[in-house]
This record gives sequence, structure tokens and C-alpha cells, in this order.
Amino acid sequence: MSDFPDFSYLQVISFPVVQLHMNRAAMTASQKDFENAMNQVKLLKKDPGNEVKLKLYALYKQATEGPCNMPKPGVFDLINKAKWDAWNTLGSLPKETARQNYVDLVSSLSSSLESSSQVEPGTDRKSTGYETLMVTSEGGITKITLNRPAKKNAINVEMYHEIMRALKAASKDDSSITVLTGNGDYYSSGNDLTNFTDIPPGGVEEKAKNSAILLREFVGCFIDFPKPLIAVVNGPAVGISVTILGLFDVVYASDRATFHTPFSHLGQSPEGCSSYTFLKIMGPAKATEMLVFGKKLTAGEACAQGLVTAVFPDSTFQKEVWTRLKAFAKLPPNAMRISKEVIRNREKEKLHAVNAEECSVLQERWLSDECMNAVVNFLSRKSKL
Ligand SMILES: CCCCCCCCCCC/C=C/C(=O)SCCNC(=O)CCNC(=O)[C@H](O)C(C)(C)COP(=O)(O)OP(=O)(O)OC[C@H]1O[C@@H](n2cnc3c(N)ncnc32)[C@H](O)[C@@H]1OP(=O)(O)O
Repeated sequence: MSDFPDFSYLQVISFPVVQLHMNRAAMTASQKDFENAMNQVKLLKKDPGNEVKLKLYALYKQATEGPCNMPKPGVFDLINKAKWDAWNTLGSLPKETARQNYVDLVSSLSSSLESSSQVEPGTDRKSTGYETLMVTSEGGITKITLNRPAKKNAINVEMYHEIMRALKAASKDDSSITVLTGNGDYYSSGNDLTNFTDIPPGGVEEKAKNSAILLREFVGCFIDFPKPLIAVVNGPAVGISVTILGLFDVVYASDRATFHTPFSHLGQSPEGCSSYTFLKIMGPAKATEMLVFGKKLTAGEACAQGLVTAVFPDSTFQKEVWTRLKAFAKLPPNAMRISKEVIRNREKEKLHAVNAEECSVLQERWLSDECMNAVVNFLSRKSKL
């Protein structure tokens, strides 16, 4: 740590941790966590890099001041422009969520942190080594946070692999329950459409074949996940991030969340076992409206149709959900795991068969003109081609 006294490593992005003036009288428990996290940042052994510093800066500003309120800096003011962009990307993310995300991000940097007396060994474990996720394990809860907020948490190939790795680790760790959520204003915008641009020498057929194998393995991890799996849907969800909800045990949603599966618009077909689970959950007509006609549901509608367990106002979402989750995590873990097995096991074989069939249909769909045109349209609108 002596190489990095105080905040000298923050020459490029000087974020205002040290300028914090907190109203101690109004301090809440999570504000205390926030303050602890800010103290932990001071113990960083290594420069975490500008990308992480920008994320910390943005979350700090959002947590303390709310949505970006600064005029946009000029194009040549590179540093302030980068800071402004990072903050502005958080949109209308509530202060409370930003505070929580700041705490989680600091937590996920733990291997670079000086071990401190604030952290009780053995009760709080964080996994690093993820590029697209934040993973923490604390108080019996492993929390996997999709962490590409600037891309609305679109799932690129790396993220598919990292989610599988995190789920496999969570299935074996000493946590009782596992939570999947998103960082930023979106839960996830689904498959990253730039996944279609990285075509190997074997051509698009080989890409489609490998993608079908990847997708089958990815969905298989959710089918086989042994512990209670809870989705904390913090904002809009699109595509595969919606379909796999049918494989979760509980789905809590903010009233800002929406649920959209525009497969026909994209020339694609349903995955994540939704061709089976959605029909069971909401009946064929409602499932068809979503999966065939791409009807976007509000959180309230998704709850009425059984896809979502409960909806909370965005302003109290994190507080209400985490109060429940912390209580669930105190229940006997073996009883929960065995109960899940009893509830889910007789469906497993069927779900794996559905998964295989959906992936094989999609493998063909990805080669269709309808799909290619839709992807090209999106990418050219976004100037990615
Ligand atoms: C040959 C075969 C290869 C196939 C490989 C497949 C592997 C497995 C596939 C499994 C099947 C899954 C299917 C699905 O999930 S279908 C759903 C796909 N998702 C979408 O169609 C959403 C696309 N995004 C949008 O419509 C909008 O971005 C959105 C409504 C989500 C937000 O709009 P908004 O205007 O608020 O924000 P921006 O569009 O400006 O987004 C900010 C930046 O994020 C980028 N972004 C967002 N979503 C995606 C995405 N899904 N893929 C790629 N990029 C995304 C967007 O481009 C912006 O980036 P820039 O700031 O760089 O412009």
C-alpha cells in the first residue's frame, strides 16, 4: 500500500471520495455500508484502472446527487467527458441502488483490498476474476450482478461463460440461495447482438453451430441449478434474460421493469425453455402474445401472469427485496435444496429435451434472411457495421 499513499493513484480520474460530507444524523444502515466501502477504496493495493474508477465515480455521484446534473463537457475535455458519460449512463437509477452497487463493486475488488477489521473472515467472500459480472457471497447469499451497464447488460459470449462459471461456483459454495440481478438502469437487454459479427473462418454455419452448443449449455446450468435461484429484476429485461426467468424459483421485479421477447421481430424463436415454461406459467394464449407477437409486459402484467412473483415500487425495491432475501438465507439450507429438488426434479428431463429442441431450431433461424436482416438493422442503426 505504501506505493499508493492516499489517493495518489487517482491522478487520471480524481473521484471525490475524500470530499464526502455526510449527514451523520440521517445515516442509515446502508449509508454506513456505503461509508465503509468508501473507506475500503482507500485501502486499494493497486490502481484498479480507469474503467473501474469511472464506475466508482459514477455510482458515487448517483448515490449522493442523483441523476447526472452537470452540463456535458466539450469533446476536447476528455477526462470530464469520460466522467460525465459514466455518470449520465446511470440514467434515473435510484440513489439507494447506486449506493448498493457502489458497495458491491468495492466488494468485488476485494482481492486488491487491504484486509481490514471491518471484514469478518469466513463470513464474507467475494469472487474476482470476472470481467462482465460482480459476484459476492455474504450472509448465505451469493449475488451475481450483470455488469455491463453501458451496454444495458447485453450478454456477450464472455458473459455467457462467466454466468455459467459463477453458477457452478455458487452451486458448490456455502451460500444457501443465489441471486441474479443487473447493474445500472437495465436488468439485461438480452443477447448482445454484436455476437453475430464475430464470424470464425468456418463461416456463419460454424458460428451458428457453436452458438447453439453454448446456448444449450448456458440454459442447462439454470435447469440443473440445485439451490433456490432468485431474480432481482431491477429494470427492463429483454430476450433471453426474460425467457430464463421461467427457470428461476422466485422473481422479484421493480415497477420500472418490463419484460420483452421480440423474437419474431428478430427473425428468431423462443429459447430458455420458454416454449414450455411460459405455456405452463401463463397458458398458451398469453405465452403466444409474448413469444410470437413480442408483446412487452409491464411488471404488473408479468406478475398477474405468474412470471413475476412480486412487484415493488422502484424507490423501495432494493430495501424490500433484500429484507426478504436475508430472511430466506437464514432458513436451513439443506431443507431448501431438497424441497427445490422435490418441486423441480420430475421436470428436469423434459426441460433438457425442450432446451435441446429450441437450440436446434434457433441454429437454423440464425442462418435465415429474416434474422440476418434484423440484426444488420439494429447494428447499422447503432453504427456498429
Ligand atoms: C450466427 C449466430 C450467432 C448467434 C449468437 C447467439 C448466442 C446465443 C443467443 C441466445 C438467444 C437470445 C436471444 C435474445 O436475447 S433476443 C433479444 C436481443 N436483444 C435485443 O434485441 C435488444 C437490442 N437493444 C435495444 O433494442 C436497445 O438497445 C434497448 C431497448 C435495450 C435500449 O435502448 P436505449 O435507446 O435506451 O439504449 P441504447 O440502444 O442506446 O443502448 C445503449 C448501448 O447499449 C448497446 N446495446 C443495448 N442492447 C444491446 C444488445 N442487445 N446488443 C448489443 N448492444 C446493445 C447499444 O448498442 C448502445 O451502445 P453504444 O452506446 O455503443 O451505441
